[in-house]
Amino acid sequence: MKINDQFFMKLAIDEAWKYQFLTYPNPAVGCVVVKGDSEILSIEAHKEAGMPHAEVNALKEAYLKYHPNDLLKMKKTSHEIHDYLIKNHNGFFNDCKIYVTLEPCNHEGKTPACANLLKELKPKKVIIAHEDMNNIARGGAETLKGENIDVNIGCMKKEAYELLYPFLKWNSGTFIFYKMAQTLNGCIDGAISANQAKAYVHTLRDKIDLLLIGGNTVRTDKPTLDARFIAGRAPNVMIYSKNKVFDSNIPLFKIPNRKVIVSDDLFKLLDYKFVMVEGTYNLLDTLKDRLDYILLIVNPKIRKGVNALNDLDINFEIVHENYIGEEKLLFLKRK
Ligand SMILES: NC(=O)C1=CN([C@@H]2O[C@H](COP(=O)(O)OP(=O)(O)OC[C@H]3O[C@@H](n4cnc5c(N)ncnc54)[C@H](OP(=O)(O)O)[C@@H]3O)[C@@H](O)[C@H]2O)C=CC1
Ligand SMILES: Nc1c(N[C@@H]2O[C@H](COP(=O)(O)O)[C@@H](O)[C@H]2O)[nH]c(=O)[nH]c1=O
Repeated sequence: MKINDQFFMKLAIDEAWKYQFLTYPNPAVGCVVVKGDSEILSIEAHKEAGMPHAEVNALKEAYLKYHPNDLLKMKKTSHEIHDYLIKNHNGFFNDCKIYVTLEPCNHEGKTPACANLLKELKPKKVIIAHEDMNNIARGGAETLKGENIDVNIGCMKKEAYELLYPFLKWNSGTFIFYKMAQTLNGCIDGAISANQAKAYVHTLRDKIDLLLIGGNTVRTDKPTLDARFIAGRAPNVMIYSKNKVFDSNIPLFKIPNRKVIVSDDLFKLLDYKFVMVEGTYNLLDTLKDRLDYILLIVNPKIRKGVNALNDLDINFEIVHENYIGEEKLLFLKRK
């Protein structure tokens, strides 16, 4: 493997994917700081909307590597970290290369502009995978070039586009992803995921605008569909069904402050920006032309159980793969 720009950018992209969907409504972004030619000082990501951007987290961790101190360590907000680094950097970043998956933001939003911080710290080079297409935030590269900082755009652009894709859809309409858990041999019935994967699914439930589930699943599984593993917010639910009546004792109907709609109109999904479907092969057959991504959570066990019985024939591209605990996460897109 060559230690080149692509190598460092891949680290930034992989780090960002760990927080994919969790940054909603913000994009998932990763950043790596390299001192000299190849000393990796930090690999960081944006973790949640309102929290520091990837660049800020990465610059903070990079600085701490050489200057460990509790004062900076304890600073959690972007404003505090910006102020500290601008006052104390003393040229530390001048021989550093900054790899960032998205063009540094150029505007003051919930957090101050990353381009401004980088402008002050004057790194040797900023390598950007994908330009920012958001009219409010774009222009960071020009700001840096204006300060004679070397800027390169387009390293691993296709991979960075896949990372950015949910954000682009949130901004232009609806992003729909399909979550399905299975065993290694494809069983989808009963308990499948371990607690860590369940907690991850609950973290996703906490973020989305709407959870779609099939009518048969509601009758069979009698699910709760909340975010109890992380003490999070239970999402609003749409049950896709031709029936109007469900047993009101099913736990999902008992959750306070949640809306449940029962509908056979899939156009309703377009009223929401961020939709997760929890389903398997029946519902997949119905929705296959409307999905942006599929998130497959594979538990490493083989057992007897229910498998795909439908007449489905779909080819996928693996956009990203990752682990949650022992389980494999596959982010898939239809070819
Ligand atoms: N491992 C996992 O991650 C998951 C496992 N499961 C399991 O998988 C099994 C199969 O689930 P899944 O494949 O998601 O789908 P479902 O078995 O829930 O079936 C899809 C449902 O969609 C509704 N539907 C179908 N066509 C229409 C239509 N034209 N108009 C309105 N409603 C329609 C029907 O509801 P109705 O009959 O009410 O009209 C139907 O029952 C479940 O029994 C569950 O146990 C489910 C989710 C996740
Ligand atoms: N069994 C299973 C899943 N099943 C999904 O979760 C629903 C149950 O949710 P709740 O009642 O809130 O626990 C169930 O109806 C189905 O949609 N999902 C997973 O990630 N992993 C699993 O092992």
